[in-house]
Amino acid sequence: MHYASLIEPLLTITRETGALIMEHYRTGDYTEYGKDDNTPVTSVDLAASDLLIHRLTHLIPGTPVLSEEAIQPWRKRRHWRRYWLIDPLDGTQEFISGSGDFAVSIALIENGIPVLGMIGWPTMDSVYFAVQGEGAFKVSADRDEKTPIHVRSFDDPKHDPITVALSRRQPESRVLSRLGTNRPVTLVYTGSCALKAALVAEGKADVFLRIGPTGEWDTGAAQVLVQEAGGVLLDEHFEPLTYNLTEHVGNPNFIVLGDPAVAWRDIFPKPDRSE
Ligand SMILES: Nc1ncnc2c1ncn2[C@@H]1O[C@H](COP(=O)(O)O)[C@@H](OP(=O)(O)O)[C@H]1O
Ligand SMILES: [Mg+2]
Repeated sequence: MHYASLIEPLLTITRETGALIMEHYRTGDYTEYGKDDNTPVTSVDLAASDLLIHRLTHLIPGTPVLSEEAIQPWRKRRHWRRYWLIDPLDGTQEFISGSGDFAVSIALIENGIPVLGMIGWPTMDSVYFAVQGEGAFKVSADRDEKTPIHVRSFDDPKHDPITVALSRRQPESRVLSRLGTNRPVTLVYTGSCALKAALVAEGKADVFLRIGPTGEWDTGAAQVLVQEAGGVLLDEHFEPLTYNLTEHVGNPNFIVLGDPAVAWRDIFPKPDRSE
């Protein structure tokens, strides 16, 4: 399949979903519910999910969609070779709180590997995307220009300060206590896992360590984007994440790394397996 030909229609779909989300964000016209995992979901997550499933199903007929808000049973999913993996609204708590840090995240997975990723940031009117082997790009509000993005290259990989992206919703000590260096760090707080990964991809942050529960939809698009921008997204033991390999759709703790010249394994030493 020629993935690059999907980019233009996907940009339209991502913006359309972003516009739907923004309409409710501005008016506050939505309903909030609690999920089994004690995180919130809103009527907007569900509407965005329905819209994306409809559009993506038409984009590649016969290719199923796995949405955070519509998880299909394992007996069906286990046979999937190619599928869309989506988080219609990544950062629901940020949407509710009004911070503006929420994203539309769309990945195409082929044989367990994310091969295309698109992340829309509706409040910024910008979209990030990447196709495996074809680089990572950002389209800003002016819409026409696709600007290549790259992780930040350190002037001095051994000593330069490190910019760490952190969730607004987690105690910073959870990540900072893992630091195995006395180097100066700058902290950037952003909601949504996809957006924190995008910040690493465009060089506004150097690393993002996520400790705590997330789902495969939080990393699918981010993984291709970061990889194509020169970085990596791995589990906290520096091993690849898997997609649709088991019934469980949760991720292990993971880390997004920028400049490969930096000794990240010393800076964030692997935790004991028993931890
Ligand atoms: N208790 C929990 N269980 C599962 N996923 C959780 C979770 N708490 C946070 N997450 C994941 O972390 C994302 C938010 O990231 P951040 O904290 O960096 O803003 C959530 O995205 P959603 O808003 O799409 O559910 C969700 O996927
Ligand atoms: Mg979501």
